[in-house]
Amino acid sequence: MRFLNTPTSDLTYNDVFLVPASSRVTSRFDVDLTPRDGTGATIPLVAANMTAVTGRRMVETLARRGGLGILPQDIPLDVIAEVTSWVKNRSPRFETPVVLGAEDTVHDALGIMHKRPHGAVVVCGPDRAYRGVVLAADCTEVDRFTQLGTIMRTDAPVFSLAEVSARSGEDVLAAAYDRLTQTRAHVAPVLDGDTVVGVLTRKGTVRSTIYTPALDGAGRLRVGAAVGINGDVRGKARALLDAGVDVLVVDTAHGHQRKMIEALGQVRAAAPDVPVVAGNVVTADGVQDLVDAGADIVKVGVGPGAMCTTRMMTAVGRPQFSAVLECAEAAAGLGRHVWADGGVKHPRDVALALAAGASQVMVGSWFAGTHEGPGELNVDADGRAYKESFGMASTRAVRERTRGEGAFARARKGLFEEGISSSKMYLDPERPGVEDLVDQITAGVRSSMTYAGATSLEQFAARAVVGIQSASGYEEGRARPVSWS
Ligand SMILES: NC(=O)C1=CN([C@@H]2O[C@H](COP(=O)(O)OP(=O)(O)OC[C@H]3O[C@@H](n4cnc5c(N)ncnc54)[C@H](OP(=O)(O)O)[C@@H]3O)[C@@H](O)[C@H]2O)C=CC1
Ligand SMILES: Nc1nc2c(ncn2[C@@H]2O[C@H](COP(=O)(O)O)[C@@H](O)[C@H]2O)c(=O)[nH]1
Ligand SMILES: [K+]
Repeated sequence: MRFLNTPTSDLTYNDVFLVPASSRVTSRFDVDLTPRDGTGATIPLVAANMTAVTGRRMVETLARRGGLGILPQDIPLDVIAEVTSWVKNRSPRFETPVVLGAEDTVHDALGIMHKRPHGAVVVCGPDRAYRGVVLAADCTEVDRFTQLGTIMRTDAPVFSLAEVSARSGEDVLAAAYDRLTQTRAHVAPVLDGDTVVGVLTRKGTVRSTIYTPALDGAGRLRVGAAVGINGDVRGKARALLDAGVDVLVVDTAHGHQRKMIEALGQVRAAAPDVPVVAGNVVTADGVQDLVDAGADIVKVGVGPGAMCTTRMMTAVGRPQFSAVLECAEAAAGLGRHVWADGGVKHPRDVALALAAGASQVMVGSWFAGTHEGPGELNVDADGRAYKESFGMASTRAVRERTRGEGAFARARKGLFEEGISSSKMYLDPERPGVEDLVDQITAGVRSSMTYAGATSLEQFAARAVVGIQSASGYEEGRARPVSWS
Protein backbone atom coordinates (compact mmCIF):
# COMPACT_ATOMS: atom_id res chain seq x y z
CA MET A 1 0.00 0.00 0.00
CA ARG A 2 1.20 3.55 -0.58
CA PHE A 3 -0.19 6.90 0.40
CA LEU A 4 -1.31 9.41 -2.24
CA ASN A 5 -0.43 12.24 0.11
CA THR A 6 1.80 12.14 3.18
CA PRO A 7 -0.03 11.73 6.49
CA THR A 8 0.86 14.11 9.26
CA SER A 9 -1.07 12.29 11.97
CA ASP A 10 -2.45 8.85 12.71
CA LEU A 11 -5.57 7.97 10.74
CA THR A 12 -8.69 5.95 11.09
CA TYR A 13 -10.99 4.49 8.44
CA ASN A 14 -13.08 7.64 7.96
CA ASP A 15 -9.91 9.67 7.32
CA VAL A 16 -8.89 7.72 4.23
CA PHE A 17 -10.11 6.59 0.83
CA LEU A 18 -8.92 4.25 -1.92
CA VAL A 19 -7.78 5.68 -5.24
CA PRO A 20 -8.93 3.77 -8.35
CA ALA A 21 -6.13 2.39 -10.51
CA SER A 22 -5.78 0.91 -13.98
CA SER A 23 -7.22 -2.60 -13.71
CA ARG A 24 -7.14 -5.76 -15.79
CA VAL A 25 -9.63 -7.54 -13.56
CA THR A 26 -12.73 -7.83 -15.68
CA SER A 27 -15.19 -9.25 -13.15
CA ARG A 28 -15.75 -8.90 -9.43
CA PHE A 29 -16.25 -12.67 -9.37
CA ASP A 30 -12.61 -13.08 -10.47
CA VAL A 31 -11.49 -11.83 -7.07
CA ASP A 32 -10.27 -14.42 -4.54
CA LEU A 33 -10.94 -13.34 -0.94
CA THR A 34 -9.06 -16.23 0.72
CA PRO A 35 -6.83 -15.09 3.59
CA ARG A 36 -3.45 -16.85 3.47
CA ASP A 37 -2.87 -16.87 7.21
CA GLY A 38 -3.22 -20.58 7.90
CA THR A 39 -6.64 -20.40 9.56
CA GLY A 40 -8.57 -22.21 6.82
CA ALA A 41 -10.95 -19.29 6.30
CA THR A 42 -11.99 -18.52 2.72
CA ILE A 43 -13.29 -15.01 3.36
CA PRO A 44 -11.50 -12.46 5.58
CA LEU A 45 -14.24 -11.98 8.19
CA VAL A 46 -14.16 -13.06 11.82
CA ALA A 47 -16.97 -12.70 14.38
CA ALA A 48 -15.55 -11.23 17.59
CA ASN A 49 -15.19 -13.20 20.81
CA MET A 50 -17.93 -11.22 22.51
CA THR A 51 -20.84 -12.75 24.43
CA ALA A 52 -23.35 -10.60 22.53
CA VAL A 53 -21.87 -11.53 19.16
CA THR A 54 -20.68 -15.10 18.84
CA GLY A 55 -22.52 -18.26 19.83
CA ARG A 56 -23.16 -21.51 18.03
CA ARG A 57 -25.38 -20.10 15.26
CA MET A 58 -22.90 -17.34 14.44
CA VAL A 59 -19.97 -19.77 14.23
CA GLU A 60 -21.92 -22.25 12.13
CA THR A 61 -23.41 -19.74 9.70
CA LEU A 62 -20.18 -17.84 9.13
CA ALA A 63 -18.11 -21.00 8.68
CA ARG A 64 -20.53 -22.26 6.05
CA ARG A 65 -19.70 -19.14 4.05
CA GLY A 66 -15.97 -19.34 4.75
CA GLY A 67 -15.61 -17.05 7.78
CA LEU A 68 -14.62 -17.78 11.36
CA GLY A 69 -16.49 -17.19 14.61
CA ILE A 70 -14.52 -17.00 17.86
CA LEU A 71 -16.36 -18.23 20.96
CA PRO A 72 -15.70 -15.90 23.93
CA GLN A 73 -13.38 -16.81 26.81
CA ASP A 74 -16.19 -16.46 29.36
CA ILE A 75 -18.07 -19.54 28.13
CA PRO A 76 -17.48 -22.58 30.39
CA LEU A 77 -15.27 -25.22 28.79
CA ASP A 78 -17.94 -27.93 28.88
CA VAL A 79 -20.28 -25.61 26.97
CA ILE A 80 -17.54 -24.85 24.42
CA ALA A 81 -17.08 -28.60 23.93
CA GLU A 82 -20.82 -29.08 23.41
CA VAL A 83 -21.09 -26.11 21.02
CA THR A 84 -18.04 -27.20 19.03
CA SER A 85 -19.39 -30.69 18.61
CA TRP A 86 -22.80 -29.24 17.61
CA VAL A 87 -21.22 -26.98 14.96
CA LYS A 88 -19.11 -29.79 13.61
CA ASN A 89 -22.21 -31.90 13.20
CA ARG A 90 -23.96 -29.26 11.05
CA SER A 91 -24.13 -29.64 7.31
CA PRO A 92 -21.41 -27.62 5.59
CA ARG A 93 -23.81 -27.20 2.69
CA PHE A 94 -27.40 -26.84 3.86
CA GLU A 95 -28.78 -24.36 6.33
CA THR A 96 -29.95 -25.63 9.71
CA PRO A 97 -33.72 -25.98 9.99
CA VAL A 98 -35.79 -24.80 12.93
CA VAL A 99 -37.61 -28.02 13.88
CA LEU A 100 -40.78 -28.52 15.93
CA GLY A 101 -43.37 -31.29 16.26
CA ALA A 102 -46.92 -31.34 14.93
CA GLU A 103 -48.26 -30.99 18.51
CA ASP A 104 -46.21 -27.87 19.16
CA THR A 105 -48.05 -24.58 18.90
CA VAL A 106 -47.94 -21.35 16.93
CA HIS A 107 -46.71 -19.77 20.17
CA ASP A 108 -43.73 -22.17 20.16
CA ALA A 109 -43.07 -21.49 16.48
CA LEU A 110 -43.08 -17.70 16.87
CA GLY A 111 -40.75 -18.05 19.84
CA ILE A 112 -37.95 -19.65 17.83
CA MET A 113 -38.61 -18.77 14.19
CA HIS A 114 -36.44 -15.64 14.47
CA LYS A 115 -33.39 -17.75 15.39
CA ARG A 116 -32.86 -18.16 11.66
CA PRO A 117 -33.45 -15.61 8.93
CA HIS A 118 -35.31 -18.01 6.64
CA GLY A 119 -38.50 -17.57 8.69
CA ALA A 120 -39.72 -21.18 8.53
CA VAL A 121 -40.35 -24.01 10.96
CA VAL A 122 -40.01 -27.54 9.63
CA VAL A 123 -42.53 -29.82 11.33
CA CYS A 124 -41.15 -33.29 12.01
CA GLY A 125 -42.19 -36.56 13.60
CA PRO A 126 -39.83 -38.93 15.42
CA ASP A 127 -36.27 -39.16 13.99
CA ARG A 128 -36.81 -35.93 12.10
CA ALA A 129 -39.29 -37.54 9.72
CA TYR A 130 -40.70 -34.78 7.51
CA ARG A 131 -44.30 -33.69 8.02
CA GLY A 132 -44.64 -30.15 6.68
CA VAL A 133 -43.56 -26.52 6.79
CA VAL A 134 -44.94 -23.54 8.72
CA LEU A 135 -44.04 -20.05 7.56
CA ALA A 136 -44.35 -16.81 9.56
CA ALA A 137 -47.30 -15.85 7.34
CA ASP A 138 -49.14 -19.01 8.44
CA CYS A 139 -48.98 -17.85 12.06
CA THR A 140 -51.00 -14.68 11.64
CA GLU A 141 -54.74 -14.66 12.23
CA VAL A 142 -54.67 -17.99 14.08
CA ASP A 143 -54.86 -18.62 17.78
CA ARG A 144 -51.45 -18.83 19.46
CA PHE A 145 -52.33 -22.27 20.84
CA THR A 146 -53.11 -23.68 17.41
CA GLN A 147 -51.09 -26.83 16.85
CA LEU A 148 -48.66 -26.72 13.95
CA GLY A 149 -50.01 -29.99 12.56
CA THR A 150 -53.26 -28.21 11.72
CA ILE A 151 -51.72 -25.30 9.79
CA MET A 152 -48.56 -26.76 8.27
CA ARG A 153 -48.13 -26.82 4.51
CA THR A 154 -47.78 -30.35 3.24
CA ASP A 155 -47.54 -29.41 -0.42
CA ALA A 156 -44.46 -27.14 -0.04
CA PRO A 157 -41.53 -27.94 -2.35
CA VAL A 158 -38.88 -30.29 -0.97
CA PHE A 159 -35.52 -31.39 -2.35
CA SER A 160 -34.06 -34.84 -2.03
CA LEU A 161 -30.46 -35.18 -0.99
CA ALA A 162 -29.80 -37.00 -4.24
CA GLU A 163 -31.02 -33.94 -6.18
CA VAL A 164 -28.90 -31.33 -4.46
CA SER A 165 -25.97 -33.11 -2.89
CA ALA A 166 -23.82 -33.26 -6.01
CA ARG A 167 -20.81 -31.11 -5.15
CA SER A 168 -21.82 -27.52 -5.79
CA GLY A 169 -22.62 -27.81 -9.46
CA GLU A 170 -23.72 -24.30 -10.36
CA ASP A 171 -26.30 -25.74 -12.76
CA VAL A 172 -27.86 -27.85 -9.99
CA LEU A 173 -28.06 -24.85 -7.67
CA ALA A 174 -29.44 -22.61 -10.42
CA ALA A 175 -32.13 -25.21 -11.14
CA ALA A 176 -32.98 -25.37 -7.43
CA TYR A 177 -33.25 -21.57 -7.38
CA ASP A 178 -35.57 -21.65 -10.38
CA ARG A 179 -37.77 -24.28 -8.77
CA LEU A 180 -38.06 -22.26 -5.57
CA THR A 181 -38.95 -19.17 -7.60
CA GLN A 182 -41.53 -21.01 -9.70
CA THR A 183 -43.21 -22.40 -6.59
CA ARG A 184 -42.97 -18.96 -4.95
CA ALA A 185 -41.09 -20.52 -2.04
CA HIS A 186 -38.09 -18.94 -0.36
CA VAL A 187 -37.16 -22.01 1.63
CA ALA A 188 -37.53 -25.76 1.21
CA PRO A 189 -36.50 -28.76 3.32
CA VAL A 190 -33.82 -31.14 2.06
CA LEU A 191 -34.69 -34.79 2.73
CA ASP A 192 -32.63 -37.95 2.95
CA GLY A 193 -35.42 -40.48 2.49
CA ASP A 194 -38.01 -38.78 4.67
CA THR A 195 -35.45 -37.46 7.18
CA VAL A 196 -34.90 -33.69 7.23
CA VAL A 197 -31.16 -32.96 6.82
CA GLY A 198 -31.32 -29.23 6.19
CA VAL A 199 -33.10 -26.44 4.38
CA LEU A 200 -32.29 -24.78 1.10
CA THR A 201 -33.16 -21.14 0.54
CA ARG A 202 -33.14 -19.09 -2.63
CA LYS A 203 -30.35 -16.92 -1.28
CA GLY A 204 -28.54 -20.03 -0.05
CA THR A 205 -28.40 -21.54 -3.53
CA VAL A 206 -26.83 -18.34 -4.86
CA ARG A 207 -24.39 -18.15 -1.93
CA SER A 208 -23.28 -21.73 -2.42
CA THR A 209 -22.01 -20.77 -5.87
CA ILE A 210 -19.98 -17.87 -4.47
CA TYR A 211 -18.60 -18.99 -1.09
CA THR A 212 -16.53 -21.99 -0.02
CA PRO A 213 -17.08 -23.27 3.53
CA ALA A 214 -14.24 -23.05 6.09
CA LEU A 215 -13.66 -26.73 6.80
CA ASP A 216 -11.31 -28.74 8.99
CA GLY A 217 -9.32 -31.74 7.74
CA ALA A 218 -12.36 -33.97 8.20
CA GLY A 219 -14.62 -31.72 6.12
CA ARG A 220 -16.47 -30.24 9.13
CA LEU A 221 -17.11 -26.55 9.83
CA ARG A 222 -14.29 -24.72 11.60
CA VAL A 223 -14.61 -23.28 15.10
CA GLY A 224 -12.49 -20.66 16.87
CA ALA A 225 -12.35 -19.98 20.60
CA ALA A 226 -10.69 -17.44 22.84
CA VAL A 227 -8.75 -17.90 26.03
CA GLY A 228 -7.92 -15.15 28.53
CA ILE A 229 -4.55 -14.63 30.20
CA ASN A 230 -5.52 -15.48 33.79
CA GLY A 231 -5.72 -18.83 35.58
CA ASP A 232 -4.67 -22.16 34.12
CA VAL A 233 -4.12 -20.94 30.58
CA ARG A 234 -2.34 -24.08 29.40
CA GLY A 235 -5.09 -26.31 30.80
CA LYS A 236 -7.78 -24.20 29.13
CA ALA A 237 -5.95 -24.25 25.80
CA ARG A 238 -5.62 -28.04 26.01
CA ALA A 239 -9.32 -28.40 26.83
CA LEU A 240 -10.25 -26.23 23.83
CA LEU A 241 -8.10 -28.36 21.55
CA ASP A 242 -9.57 -31.55 22.99
CA ALA A 243 -13.01 -30.09 22.25
CA GLY A 244 -12.00 -29.82 18.58
CA VAL A 245 -11.43 -26.06 18.32
CA ASP A 246 -9.44 -25.17 15.18
CA VAL A 247 -8.14 -21.65 15.96
CA LEU A 248 -7.12 -20.27 19.38
CA VAL A 249 -7.28 -16.56 20.23
CA VAL A 250 -5.38 -15.38 23.31
CA ASP A 251 -7.11 -12.16 24.15
CA THR A 252 -6.78 -9.33 26.62
CA ALA A 253 -7.27 -5.56 26.55
CA HIS A 254 -3.56 -4.77 26.89
CA GLY A 255 -1.85 -7.46 24.87
CA HIS A 256 1.61 -5.95 25.19
CA GLN A 257 2.19 -7.01 28.80
CA ARG A 258 4.21 -9.65 30.62
CA LYS A 259 1.22 -11.73 31.64
CA MET A 260 0.21 -12.05 27.98
CA ILE A 261 3.70 -13.10 26.93
CA GLU A 262 3.65 -15.84 29.57
CA ALA A 263 0.11 -16.93 28.69
CA LEU A 264 0.93 -16.98 24.99
CA GLY A 265 4.00 -19.14 25.64
CA GLN A 266 1.79 -21.63 27.45
CA VAL A 267 -0.82 -21.70 24.69
CA ARG A 268 1.86 -22.13 22.04
CA ALA A 269 3.35 -25.04 23.94
CA ALA A 270 -0.06 -26.67 24.32
CA ALA A 271 -1.03 -26.01 20.69
CA PRO A 272 1.96 -26.40 18.39
CA ASP A 273 -0.20 -27.31 15.39
CA VAL A 274 -3.14 -24.88 15.35
CA PRO A 275 -3.07 -21.20 14.41
CA VAL A 276 -2.65 -19.04 17.51
CA VAL A 277 -3.89 -15.45 17.42
CA ALA A 278 -2.90 -12.99 20.19
CA GLY A 279 -3.73 -9.41 21.06
CA ASN A 280 -4.57 -6.66 21.29
CA VAL A 281 -1.71 -4.35 20.37
CA VAL A 282 -1.34 -1.29 18.14
CA THR A 283 2.44 -0.94 17.67
CA ALA A 284 5.21 -2.69 15.76
CA ASP A 285 6.94 -3.37 19.09
CA GLY A 286 3.81 -5.12 20.33
CA VAL A 287 3.75 -7.28 17.20
CA GLN A 288 7.42 -8.18 17.60
CA ASP A 289 6.96 -9.28 21.22
CA LEU A 290 3.85 -11.34 20.54
CA VAL A 291 5.43 -13.03 17.53
CA ASP A 292 8.53 -13.77 19.62
CA ALA A 293 6.22 -15.35 22.21
CA GLY A 294 4.66 -17.62 19.58
CA ALA A 295 1.78 -15.80 17.86
CA ASP A 296 1.03 -16.71 14.25
CA ILE A 297 -1.40 -13.82 13.98
CA VAL A 298 -1.53 -10.61 16.02
CA LYS A 299 -4.85 -8.95 16.76
CA VAL A 300 -4.74 -5.18 16.34
CA GLY A 301 -6.98 -2.55 17.86
CA VAL A 302 -7.14 -0.69 21.15
CA GLY A 303 -10.19 1.47 21.58
CA PRO A 304 -11.95 1.43 18.18
CA GLY A 305 -14.71 -0.98 19.24
CA ALA A 306 -18.31 0.19 19.24
CA MET A 307 -18.78 -0.98 22.86
CA CYS A 308 -15.42 0.35 23.99
CA THR A 309 -14.76 3.27 26.35
CA THR A 310 -11.02 2.66 26.75
CA ARG A 311 -9.99 5.81 24.89
CA MET A 312 -12.34 7.99 26.92
CA MET A 313 -11.28 6.35 30.20
CA THR A 314 -7.54 6.16 29.58
CA ALA A 315 -6.68 8.18 26.46
CA VAL A 316 -4.94 5.00 25.31
CA GLY A 317 -5.36 3.53 21.83
CA ARG A 318 -4.53 4.49 18.29
CA PRO A 319 -6.63 5.40 15.26
CA GLN A 320 -7.29 2.04 13.70
CA PHE A 321 -6.12 2.47 10.10
CA SER A 322 -2.63 3.57 11.18
CA ALA A 323 -2.50 0.88 13.86
CA VAL A 324 -3.32 -1.83 11.32
CA LEU A 325 -0.88 -0.45 8.75
CA GLU A 326 2.10 -0.30 11.11
CA CYS A 327 1.34 -3.67 12.70
CA ALA A 328 0.72 -5.41 9.35
CA GLU A 329 4.06 -4.15 8.01
CA ALA A 330 5.83 -5.38 11.13
CA ALA A 331 4.08 -8.76 10.99
CA ALA A 332 4.85 -9.20 7.28
CA GLY A 333 8.53 -8.56 8.04
CA LEU A 334 8.37 -11.46 10.50
CA GLY A 335 6.44 -13.75 8.16
CA ARG A 336 3.26 -13.39 10.25
CA HIS A 337 -0.15 -11.76 9.90
CA VAL A 338 -2.54 -9.39 11.66
CA TRP A 339 -6.28 -9.30 12.17
CA ALA A 340 -7.81 -5.80 12.32
CA ASP A 341 -10.17 -5.83 15.31
CA GLY A 342 -12.93 -3.31 15.95
CA GLY A 343 -14.50 -0.16 14.61
CA VAL A 344 -15.98 -1.67 11.44
CA LYS A 345 -19.29 0.01 10.53
CA HIS A 346 -19.36 -0.16 6.72
CA PRO A 347 -17.96 -2.50 4.05
CA ARG A 348 -15.43 0.25 3.18
CA ASP A 349 -13.81 -0.17 6.62
CA VAL A 350 -13.13 -3.84 5.86
CA ALA A 351 -11.67 -2.94 2.46
CA LEU A 352 -9.39 -0.36 4.08
CA ALA A 353 -8.17 -2.78 6.76
CA LEU A 354 -7.32 -5.33 4.06
CA ALA A 355 -5.62 -2.63 1.96
CA ALA A 356 -3.55 -1.79 5.05
CA GLY A 357 -2.39 -5.42 5.07
CA ALA A 358 -4.66 -7.23 7.55
CA SER A 359 -5.24 -10.86 6.59
CA GLN A 360 -8.71 -10.75 8.20
CA VAL A 361 -11.04 -8.30 9.87
CA MET A 362 -12.87 -8.92 13.14
CA VAL A 363 -16.40 -7.61 13.44
CA GLY A 364 -18.29 -7.37 16.71
CA SER A 365 -21.35 -5.23 17.33
CA TRP A 366 -22.43 -4.99 13.69
CA PHE A 367 -22.90 -8.78 13.68
CA ALA A 368 -24.66 -8.71 17.08
CA GLY A 369 -27.69 -7.15 15.37
CA THR A 370 -28.55 -10.19 13.23
CA HIS A 371 -30.76 -13.25 13.55
CA GLU A 372 -27.64 -15.29 14.32
CA GLY A 373 -26.52 -13.01 17.16
CA PRO A 374 -26.99 -14.75 20.51
CA GLY A 375 -29.10 -11.94 22.04
CA GLU A 376 -32.85 -11.97 22.50
CA LEU A 377 -34.82 -10.32 19.71
CA ASN A 378 -36.45 -7.16 21.11
CA VAL A 379 -38.75 -4.62 19.51
CA ASP A 380 -38.55 -0.92 20.40
CA ALA A 381 -41.44 1.53 20.76
CA ASP A 382 -41.31 2.27 17.00
CA GLY A 383 -41.58 -1.41 16.14
CA ARG A 384 -37.93 -1.77 15.10
CA ALA A 385 -36.29 -5.09 15.92
CA TYR A 386 -32.98 -5.01 17.79
CA LYS A 387 -30.63 -7.06 19.89
CA GLU A 388 -28.51 -5.84 22.75
CA SER A 389 -24.75 -5.64 22.54
CA PHE A 390 -22.34 -4.97 25.39
CA GLY A 391 -18.59 -4.69 25.86
CA MET A 392 -16.47 -7.50 27.30
CA ALA A 393 -14.90 -5.02 29.73
CA SER A 394 -18.28 -3.59 30.77
CA THR A 395 -19.70 -3.96 34.28
CA ARG A 396 -22.17 -6.48 32.88
CA ALA A 397 -19.46 -8.70 31.39
CA VAL A 398 -17.06 -8.36 34.33
CA ARG A 399 -19.85 -9.31 36.74
CA GLU A 400 -20.55 -12.41 34.67
CA ARG A 401 -16.86 -13.31 34.29
CA THR A 402 -16.15 -13.04 38.02
CA ARG A 403 -19.27 -14.88 39.13
CA GLY A 404 -17.24 -17.61 40.86
CA GLU A 405 -15.14 -15.15 42.91
CA GLY A 406 -15.79 -13.62 46.33
CA ALA A 407 -17.86 -10.45 46.73
CA PHE A 408 -14.84 -8.36 47.73
CA ALA A 409 -12.73 -9.47 44.75
CA ARG A 410 -15.69 -8.82 42.47
CA ALA A 411 -16.14 -5.33 43.87
CA ARG A 412 -12.46 -4.55 43.24
CA LYS A 413 -12.59 -5.86 39.66
CA GLY A 414 -15.83 -4.00 39.03
CA LEU A 415 -13.97 -0.70 39.34
CA PHE A 416 -12.22 -1.06 35.99
CA GLU A 417 -15.06 -0.59 33.56
CA GLU A 418 -13.95 0.06 29.96
CA GLY A 419 -17.02 -0.82 27.97
CA ILE A 420 -20.72 -0.07 27.85
CA SER A 421 -23.18 -2.55 29.35
CA SER A 422 -26.05 -2.02 26.95
CA SER A 423 -26.62 -0.80 23.43
CA LYS A 424 -29.24 -1.42 20.78
CA MET A 425 -28.04 -3.06 17.56
CA TYR A 426 -30.94 -2.75 15.15
CA LEU A 427 -31.52 -5.50 12.62
CA ASP A 428 -31.37 -4.03 9.14
CA PRO A 429 -34.76 -4.98 7.64
CA GLU A 430 -33.01 -5.50 4.28
CA ARG A 431 -30.18 -7.51 5.83
CA PRO A 432 -31.39 -9.20 9.01
CA GLY A 433 -29.11 -12.24 8.79
CA VAL A 434 -25.34 -12.30 9.20
CA GLU A 435 -25.04 -13.83 5.73
CA ASP A 436 -26.79 -10.75 4.35
CA LEU A 437 -24.09 -8.61 5.96
CA VAL A 438 -21.38 -10.95 4.68
CA ASP A 439 -22.87 -10.60 1.17
CA GLN A 440 -22.84 -6.83 1.50
CA ILE A 441 -19.29 -6.67 2.90
CA THR A 442 -17.74 -9.12 0.47
CA ALA A 443 -19.50 -7.44 -2.47
CA GLY A 444 -17.97 -4.13 -1.37
CA VAL A 445 -14.52 -5.65 -0.92
CA ARG A 446 -14.62 -7.53 -4.25
CA SER A 447 -15.46 -4.26 -5.93
CA SER A 448 -12.72 -2.36 -4.07
CA MET A 449 -10.22 -4.94 -5.24
CA THR A 450 -11.16 -4.65 -8.90
CA TYR A 451 -10.87 -0.84 -8.60
CA ALA A 452 -7.30 -1.48 -7.40
CA GLY A 453 -6.65 -4.11 -10.09
CA ALA A 454 -6.16 -6.91 -7.56
CA THR A 455 -7.38 -10.52 -7.68
CA SER A 456 -5.95 -11.61 -4.30
CA LEU A 457 -5.70 -10.04 -0.87
CA GLU A 458 -1.88 -9.94 -1.19
CA GLN A 459 -2.15 -8.06 -4.48
CA PHE A 460 -4.70 -5.71 -2.96
CA ALA A 461 -2.42 -4.79 -0.03
CA ALA A 462 0.49 -4.35 -2.46
CA ARG A 463 -1.34 -2.25 -5.07
CA ALA A 464 -3.68 -0.14 -2.95
CA VAL A 465 -3.20 3.63 -3.09
CA VAL A 466 -4.72 5.40 -0.11
CA GLY A 467 -5.56 9.09 0.08
CA ILE A 468 -6.33 11.22 3.11
CA GLN A 469 -9.62 13.07 3.13
CA SER A 470 -11.34 15.79 5.13
CA ALA A 471 -14.52 15.23 7.12
CA SER A 472 -16.45 16.82 4.23
CA GLY A 473 -14.72 14.47 1.79
CA TYR A 474 -16.02 11.54 3.83
CA GLU A 475 -19.46 13.10 4.12
CA GLU A 476 -19.64 13.56 0.32
CA GLY A 477 -19.43 9.77 -0.04
CA ARG A 478 -22.62 9.14 1.89
CA ALA A 479 -25.94 8.60 0.13
CA ARG A 480 -28.79 11.14 0.59
CA PRO A 481 -32.02 9.27 1.20
CA VAL A 482 -33.93 12.58 1.38
CA SER A 483 -33.53 15.75 -0.69
CA TRP A 484 -31.21 18.41 0.68
CA SER A 485 -32.97 21.59 -0.37
N1 LIG B 1 -9.57 -4.09 22.07
C1 LIG B 1 -9.80 -3.27 23.05
O1 LIG B 1 -9.68 -2.05 22.94
C2 LIG B 1 -10.23 -3.80 24.37
C3 LIG B 1 -10.77 -5.05 24.48
N2 LIG B 1 -11.27 -5.50 25.67
C4 LIG B 1 -11.84 -6.83 25.72
O2 LIG B 1 -12.44 -7.08 26.96
C5 LIG B 1 -12.23 -8.44 27.37
C6 LIG B 1 -11.67 -8.46 28.76
O3 LIG B 1 -10.32 -8.08 28.73
P1 LIG B 1 -9.53 -7.57 30.00
O4 LIG B 1 -10.18 -6.39 30.60
O5 LIG B 1 -8.13 -7.44 29.56
O6 LIG B 1 -9.72 -8.72 31.08
P2 LIG B 1 -8.91 -10.06 31.37
O7 LIG B 1 -9.81 -10.95 32.11
O8 LIG B 1 -8.27 -10.56 30.14
O9 LIG B 1 -7.76 -9.63 32.40
C7 LIG B 1 -6.74 -8.73 32.10
C8 LIG B 1 -5.52 -8.97 33.02
O10 LIG B 1 -4.50 -8.02 32.70
C9 LIG B 1 -4.26 -7.19 33.84
N3 LIG B 1 -4.12 -5.80 33.35
C10 LIG B 1 -3.05 -5.00 33.53
N4 LIG B 1 -3.24 -3.82 32.95
C11 LIG B 1 -4.46 -3.85 32.37
C12 LIG B 1 -5.24 -2.93 31.62
N5 LIG B 1 -4.79 -1.70 31.37
N6 LIG B 1 -6.46 -3.28 31.20
C13 LIG B 1 -6.96 -4.51 31.48
N7 LIG B 1 -6.26 -5.43 32.20
C14 LIG B 1 -5.02 -5.11 32.63
C15 LIG B 1 -5.46 -7.36 34.75
O11 LIG B 1 -5.08 -7.20 36.10
P3 LIG B 1 -5.87 -6.16 37.05
O12 LIG B 1 -7.35 -6.39 36.83
O13 LIG B 1 -5.43 -6.52 38.42
O14 LIG B 1 -5.44 -4.81 36.62
C16 LIG B 1 -5.87 -8.81 34.47
O15 LIG B 1 -5.07 -9.69 35.19
C17 LIG B 1 -11.35 -9.06 26.29
O16 LIG B 1 -12.18 -9.76 25.40
C18 LIG B 1 -10.76 -7.87 25.59
O17 LIG B 1 -10.50 -8.13 24.22
C19 LIG B 1 -11.20 -4.74 26.79
C20 LIG B 1 -10.69 -3.47 26.74
C21 LIG B 1 -10.10 -2.92 25.54
N1 LIG C 1 -12.32 -1.31 25.18
C1 LIG C 1 -13.20 -2.30 24.99
N2 LIG C 1 -13.15 -2.99 23.85
C2 LIG C 1 -14.01 -3.98 23.70
C3 LIG C 1 -14.96 -4.29 24.66
N3 LIG C 1 -15.67 -5.35 24.23
C4 LIG C 1 -15.15 -5.66 23.04
N4 LIG C 1 -14.16 -4.86 22.71
C5 LIG C 1 -13.35 -4.85 21.51
O1 LIG C 1 -14.16 -4.44 20.41
C6 LIG C 1 -14.01 -5.37 19.34
C7 LIG C 1 -15.21 -5.38 18.44
O2 LIG C 1 -15.41 -4.10 17.92
P1 LIG C 1 -16.79 -3.67 17.16
O3 LIG C 1 -16.60 -2.24 16.84
O4 LIG C 1 -16.85 -4.51 15.95
O5 LIG C 1 -17.90 -3.93 18.11
C8 LIG C 1 -13.75 -6.68 20.08
O6 LIG C 1 -13.19 -7.66 19.26
C9 LIG C 1 -12.81 -6.22 21.19
O7 LIG C 1 -11.50 -6.08 20.78
C10 LIG C 1 -15.01 -3.52 25.84
O8 LIG C 1 -15.83 -3.71 26.75
N5 LIG C 1 -14.11 -2.52 25.95
K1 LIG D 1 -14.95 3.31 20.78
